[in-house]
Amino acid sequence: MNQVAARYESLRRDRRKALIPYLMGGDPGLRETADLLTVLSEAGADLIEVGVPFSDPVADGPIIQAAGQRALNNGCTVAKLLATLKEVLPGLGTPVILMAYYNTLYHRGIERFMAEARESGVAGLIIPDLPPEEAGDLRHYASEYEIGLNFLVAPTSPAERIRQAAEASTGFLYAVSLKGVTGVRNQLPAGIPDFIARIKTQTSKPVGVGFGISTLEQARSIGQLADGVIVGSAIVQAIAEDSSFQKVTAAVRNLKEGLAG
Ligand SMILES: O=P(O)(O)OC[C@@H](O)[C@@H](O)c1c[nH]c2ccccc12
Repeated sequence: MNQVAARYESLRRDRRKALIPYLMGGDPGLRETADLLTVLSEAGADLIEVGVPFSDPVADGPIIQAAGQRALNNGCTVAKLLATLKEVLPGLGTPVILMAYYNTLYHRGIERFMAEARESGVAGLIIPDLPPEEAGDLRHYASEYEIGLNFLVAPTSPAERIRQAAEASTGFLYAVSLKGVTGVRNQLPAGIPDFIARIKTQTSKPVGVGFGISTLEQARSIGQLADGVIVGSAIVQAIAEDSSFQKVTAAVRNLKEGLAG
């Protein structure tokens, strides 16, 4: 069983839900990324999602786009990010999932990317622009190098697509809460309970929900329905606003409280 599935399994036994903060790799710099992984882990993250900065991030809203731009401007590359992860992940104790657009993998070579990700201690991947039916090669190498894959489903996904994505996911299924880009939103979409119930009829694998979650109350409502909560923009914003990382620590603790028993 891969590290992501194992973490969900141990949370399930304790009747707890996964808190999964997202940070942009290399934002504002790689030194900070290394420190932040420890900060997030110690603040209570159950899993951490790390974004690979990319020039054309189609699913990212303004906050995460700006973070990616800062990372690229400060010289972050795939190779440098993987090297930083390789230094930190072995001692971290919190599994890390990389979020990369397909182009990043394609450009580097799928097999090479998988081999390097494994070398760096990465537990799983999220490739938001790769549908499961086009992921044959990727699934082959992910299995060879023991990297977990987590596919996305959206409220518009038909049952058959949900089933396919769940079947291909070896960690958890990422339920995108809404149609649109990442970003903080005041209210959760009204259709979420139905959407998650629909997913649960298709799979027994863990389901994590992301997009538009930033408050304790929002995390609590999602925690009552699904197995994990992914928080991106609110975390990236807290990092950008306070270089001593106290804001981001407080944000993680607060969300964690929303998920407490
Ligand atoms: O920022 P939000 O709305 O809290 O959503 C999580 C999200 O940021 C993170 O999972 C993510 C960042 N970039 C993505 C691209 C596609 C899918 C997911 C992501």
